[in-house]
Amino acid sequence: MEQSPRPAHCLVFPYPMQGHINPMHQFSKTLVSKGIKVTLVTTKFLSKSFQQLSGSMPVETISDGFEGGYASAESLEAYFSKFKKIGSETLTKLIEKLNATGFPVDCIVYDAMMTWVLDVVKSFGLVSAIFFTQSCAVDNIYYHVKKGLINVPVENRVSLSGLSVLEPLDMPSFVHNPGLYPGLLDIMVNQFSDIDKVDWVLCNTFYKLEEEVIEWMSKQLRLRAIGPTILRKCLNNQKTREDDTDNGLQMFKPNTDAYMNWLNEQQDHSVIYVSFGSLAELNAEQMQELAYGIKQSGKHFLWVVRASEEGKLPKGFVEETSAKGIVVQWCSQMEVLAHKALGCFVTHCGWNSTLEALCLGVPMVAVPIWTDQRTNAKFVADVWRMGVRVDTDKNGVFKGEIVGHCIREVMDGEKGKEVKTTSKKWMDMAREAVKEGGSSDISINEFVASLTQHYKS
Ligand SMILES: O=c1ccn([C@@H]2O[C@H](COP(=O)(O)OP(=O)(O)O[C@H]3O[C@H](CO)[C@@H](O)[C@H](O)[C@H]3O)[C@@H](O)[C@H]2O)c(=O)[nH]1
Repeated sequence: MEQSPRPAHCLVFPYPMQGHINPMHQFSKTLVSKGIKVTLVTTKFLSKSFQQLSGSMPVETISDGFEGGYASAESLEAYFSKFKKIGSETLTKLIEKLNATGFPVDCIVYDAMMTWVLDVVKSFGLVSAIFFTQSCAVDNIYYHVKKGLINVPVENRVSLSGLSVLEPLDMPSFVHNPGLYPGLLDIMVNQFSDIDKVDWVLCNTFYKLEEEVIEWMSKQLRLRAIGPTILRKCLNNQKTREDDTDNGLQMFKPNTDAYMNWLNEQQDHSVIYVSFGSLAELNAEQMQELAYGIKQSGKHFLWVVRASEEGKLPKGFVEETSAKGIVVQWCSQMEVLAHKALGCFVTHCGWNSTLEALCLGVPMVAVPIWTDQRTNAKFVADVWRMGVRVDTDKNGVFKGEIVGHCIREVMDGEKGKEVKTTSKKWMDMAREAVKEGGSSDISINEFVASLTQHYKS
């Protein structure tokens, strides 16, 4: 058969949220480096909040049916239901447009939270690849719920295939304490609807990190561990500043000069970096506890408090602590984690933050708030031994004093020594997985080869 001169064309469609866009954007860059044409898809509303749209690949928009995005929907259920309807229609139109303009689409890599995309993929006869932005362990737990193998709410210790024993507080919050967010539990569990009809199941993890659970899940599904999908340049110890344009789909603007100048003045491994990702909202009391813990640790700190959260900072905190640290609204996290001044990362354990710290060998103080963060924190502290975990209750409430204690433990204590050694070990293994010939690289190559075969046939 004669070979067509065009490369295979993949649409990559993350759920419109920073923590989902980042890993799928980085994965897209890897696909491009392997000869695939990628078009990123996002919602019209979200595209307006990106700091820049031009980057290494084209971005197209579809509609979720809401002028004001998620915030203008009356409920989560209403958002998802309209997104499904309008999203299906506008995604269909986008594919028709691309097909007519000489860039026919061959495959859609779509976020597992939007299972409805599969119907659109099937209607065009394209290759489908579902992308999980959370750990394989967490996916495994939702899979068990979907198959009726565990009942929600989980109130006792459980032992699941492919996983070690987990306490209820180690489970994703929706599984242990679904009360507040029953809609979210449905969404997470429904990631596995029609999973048997999907061509590829891609998971942002790597083989050695989650060996047993990946083995087990691979027996149920055509699952491939293709991660960690993070800014590659950082893995090669190269500076990331020039890569900022490539990391361009950022919803918030970092004031890079201010904190980089400050970091440059600090001693090696002396600074704690505190960030709870793009979504977590602490109440004023918890913000106060966290501020207390940071202050009480006595360490120099760089703390990210998003603009929407700033009002909850204790009065006078920034001024009182200005000799010790700085508070910024957003930063280029990979660049910060890669800085030699970094000593540890006080994190909510969002999966991207966890993987980013892991890839840069930065020990963690895990303060999980909700969703998958508890399971991640359990693994960070007890399985991978890359950090210590701050106790949080059923509702994610923690004590500042414990945060301070855990920071000192990682920065100064005996435990810190062990954690630093194991963090370095995991860093090396993550880099092995993504380099040429590594386990994730092989999986990605397999996926890429299947696309090329598809469009040729
Ligand atoms: O100042 C900052 C703070 C964060 N980030 C980036 O923002 C992303 C945050 O992602 P993550 O750590 O996963 O946290 P969330 O934004 O909270 O992500 C949501 O989505 C993740 C993937 O599904 C889940 O694991 C989390 O629990 C969920 O809250 C990371 O890539 C960070 O590098 C920055 O670039 N600058």
